[in-house]
This record gives sequence, C-alpha cells and structure tokens, in this order.
Amino acid sequence: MLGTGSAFSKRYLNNNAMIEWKGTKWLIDCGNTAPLALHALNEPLESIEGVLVTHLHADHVGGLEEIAFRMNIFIGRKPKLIIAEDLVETLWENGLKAGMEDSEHTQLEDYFEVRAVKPEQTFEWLPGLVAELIQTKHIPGKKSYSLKLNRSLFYSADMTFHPELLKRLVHDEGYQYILHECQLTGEGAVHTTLEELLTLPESIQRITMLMHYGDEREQFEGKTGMMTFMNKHELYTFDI
Ligand SMILES: Nc1ccn([C@@H]2O[C@@H]3COP(=O)(O)O[C@H]3[C@H]2O)c(=O)n1
Ligand SMILES: [Zn+2]
Ligand SMILES: [Zn+2]
Repeated sequence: MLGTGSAFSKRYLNNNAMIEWKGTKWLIDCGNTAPLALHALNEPLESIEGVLVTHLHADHVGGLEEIAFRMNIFIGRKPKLIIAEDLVETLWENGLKAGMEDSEHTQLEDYFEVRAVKPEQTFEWLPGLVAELIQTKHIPGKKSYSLKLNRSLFYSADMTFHPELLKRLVHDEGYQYILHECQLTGEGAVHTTLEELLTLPESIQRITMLMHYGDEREQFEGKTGMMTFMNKHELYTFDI
C-alpha cells in the first residue's frame, strides 16, 4: 500500500496501492501523495507500467500530472492509464488539461496510453488478471468505481456502505478478500463508516481489511471487530 489514509490524512497518506502481477507493477489510483510514497519506498518511476483510476478526487488522481510529466520528460514514455470510459473526458477537460495542455500536448492521449474500459464488464488487465470496474455510490452525482480482481478480491475504493453487495460477493460468488474503505468518525454520508462495517457478519469481517481511514486510527486499534487495518508502505500478498 502506498498509503492507507483518507483524502485529508497526513499520517497515512492517500489510499493508493501499487500492485505487482507477474513482474509488472501498476498503481491503483495515484493521488496527491502517491509520488511522495513512491519516493519513500525507493520505487523508481521506471518500474511503473501504468495507473488504474477509480474516480476523480484528488486523493486518487492528484499525482497523475507529476507522474506523467516525469515519465514524459525524464523517461520518454507514456504511462498506461486504465479508466472507466465515462471518466476520460472529465479527467482531461476538467482536470489535467489545466496544467498539462500546451502547444504540443492537447489531449489525454498525448501523455497516457489510455485504455478506456466499460464499467460492469470484465477485461483482461494483465495476462491472467481479470478485472472489472463496477459503479458504486460515493458522492451524489459523481461517478465512482470499485474494482473486482479475478473474481476473488474486491477493492472498494471510495463508496458508501453496500452490505448487500458485500454479502453477494462473499457468500454467493466466493470472494476471498475485501479491501474496504473505512471512515472512523462522523456520519457516513459519502463513505462507509466503521460502525456500519461492524454490522457485517463474521464471515465477511474475517476477510475484510480496512483502508482510507483518518489520522485518528490509533484510537480505534482493537475496536474493528474481526477486521484489520491495512498499513501504509506494507506489502500484502493475495492468492487470487
Ligand atoms: N460532497 C462531498 C464532497 C467531498 N467531501 C470530502 O472531500 C473528500 C474528497 O475525497 P474523498 O476521499 O472522496 O473524501 C471526501 C470527503 O472527505 C465530502 O465530505 N462531501
Ligand atoms: Zn478518497
Ligand atoms: Zn472520493
């Protein structure tokens, strides 16, 4: 995990991941703190093949400009970008264009090798790694996606509580790993609260790891039921 904290976390950094699959490394989201996290982990940019984006909040895409500029200027390569097809235009037009457009670069494809994927449809991310972006509720009126990997691992990204989905994934479809966002305090208006996650049956809690939490994590150690906190800069291995 490059970071396991919320958008505003200063201790745990933004909730972004780096995955390695058969020797190839990708980022799942690349937020404001992703370049800092890669630096802290001594991970050279050269080793990153691309980025999969779940949605367009800055804690998930705020590091894209730096990553793409550095790759273009210093490495001479475009990072790959996997993104739901209905987020492509907004990412450029309402986001990256402001800082990245110039006389020679006028579109997202000038910086990234873009693979726009259809939500709710599986695609082969890498050989043997089947992925699917599914739309989940986050901010009203804003598209956001969760990620399914090899019909085995569910990565919530940012979403409000959806127990029926989690029960279906685990009990009906046999998912083995749930990496779930977790808001520790306050109302769960746009996120899933710890209080809500604690209502899940043990069978789900046992395989649920918590991420995207706030800097007050220490107060909640030992209070997460059968769920465990993921740790910033820690490597996790999943058999998927
Ligand atoms: N309608 C909104 C919009 C944003 N927010 C906060 O801003 C953060 C953006 O990144 P996030 O990780 O989705 O968490 C969001 C909320 O904390 C919020 O709480 N309500
Ligand atoms: Zn977020
Ligand atoms: Zn968000």
